Amino acid sequence: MTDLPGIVVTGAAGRMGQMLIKTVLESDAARFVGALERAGHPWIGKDAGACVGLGACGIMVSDDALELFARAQAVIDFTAPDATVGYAEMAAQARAVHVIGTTGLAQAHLDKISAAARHAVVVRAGNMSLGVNLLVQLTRKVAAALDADYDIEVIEAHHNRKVDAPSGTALMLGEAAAEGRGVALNEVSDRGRDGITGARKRGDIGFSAIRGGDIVGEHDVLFAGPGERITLRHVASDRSVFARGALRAALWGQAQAPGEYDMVDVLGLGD
Ligand SMILES: NC(=O)C1=CN([C@@H]2O[C@H](COP(=O)(O)OP(=O)(O)OC[C@H]3O[C@@H](n4cnc5c(N)ncnc54)[C@H](OP(=O)(O)O)[C@@H]3O)[C@@H](O)[C@H]2O)C=CC1
Ligand SMILES: O=C(O)C1=N[C@H](C(=O)O)C[C@H](O)C1
Repeated sequence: MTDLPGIVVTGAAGRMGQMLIKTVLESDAARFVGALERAGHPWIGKDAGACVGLGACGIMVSDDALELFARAQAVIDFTAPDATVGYAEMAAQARAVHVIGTTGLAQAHLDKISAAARHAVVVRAGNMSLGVNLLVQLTRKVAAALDADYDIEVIEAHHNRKVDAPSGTALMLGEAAAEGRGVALNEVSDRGRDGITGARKRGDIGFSAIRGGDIVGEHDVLFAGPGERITLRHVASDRSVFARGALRAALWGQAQAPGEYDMVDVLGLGD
């Protein structure tokens, strides 16, 4: 079965890295060929399967990204913005599909990822689950059907280790709502209310972030209108939904031309 696509997982010891290693090891559609961690990490040189609580798999955790990427058909990367930009360049050099789940990317990071995508396939989404990508489509439709009498608020909740806000998913949902309304999100986005804020501005799209405990990821899009409220909600109760989506993207990407794609492309959810 050596012709199955070989997958490297970055950020191997992270919450998502561990889930991804398990998902790839348990898949019969892909081969697990490498696990990457930072130089000096205690897992370097140890068996990746054993590290994530499965049996030994014969693949040792490595800190040599170039060597691993050269042997991969896809790199699945849920790490941090600066790391992801570096991996994008290396994955493009190796012509490996780069699946990016990392959130908190600034425009400068996105520009570098777009440059890499001229040479290789990049699939990037702030949320790789089927449910959230369906919710994005629904949000666009509901926002298009309602006028600005309906105030739009995106509310997200995550575990206490999350470092970025609003979440990547909240931004996807906000973008979809703005698209549905035919406005630019950066012109109507209202984040971080505190103090005497004044009344809510008609047409704004508000964001609120809750951080606590071990919440995997919860997102509500609230449409609050005169005399009624509509809430679209997604609750992730297990990180495997993100890992399964990412693996699906890595396999789908094998047949695509170089360029930037998202999970709507992978899942065929576009209109
Ligand atoms: N798109 C999606 O569906 C999802 C996206 N995410 C996103 O994935 C990312 C990771 O989340 P999570 O697994 O919870 O985070 P963790 O903090 O648990 O893991 C992050 C991993 O990345 C590594 N890392 C961080 N910075 C660097 C760097 N500069 N160079 C090399 N390695 C680095 C960390 O290594 P070290 O410990 O040594 O710092 C760690 O192994 C976040 O951006 C999160 O928002 C999460 C879930 C779903
Ligand atoms: O950091 C997380 O955990 C998650 N991050 C993604 C995001 O920023 O939306 C996806 C998911 O909600 C979990």
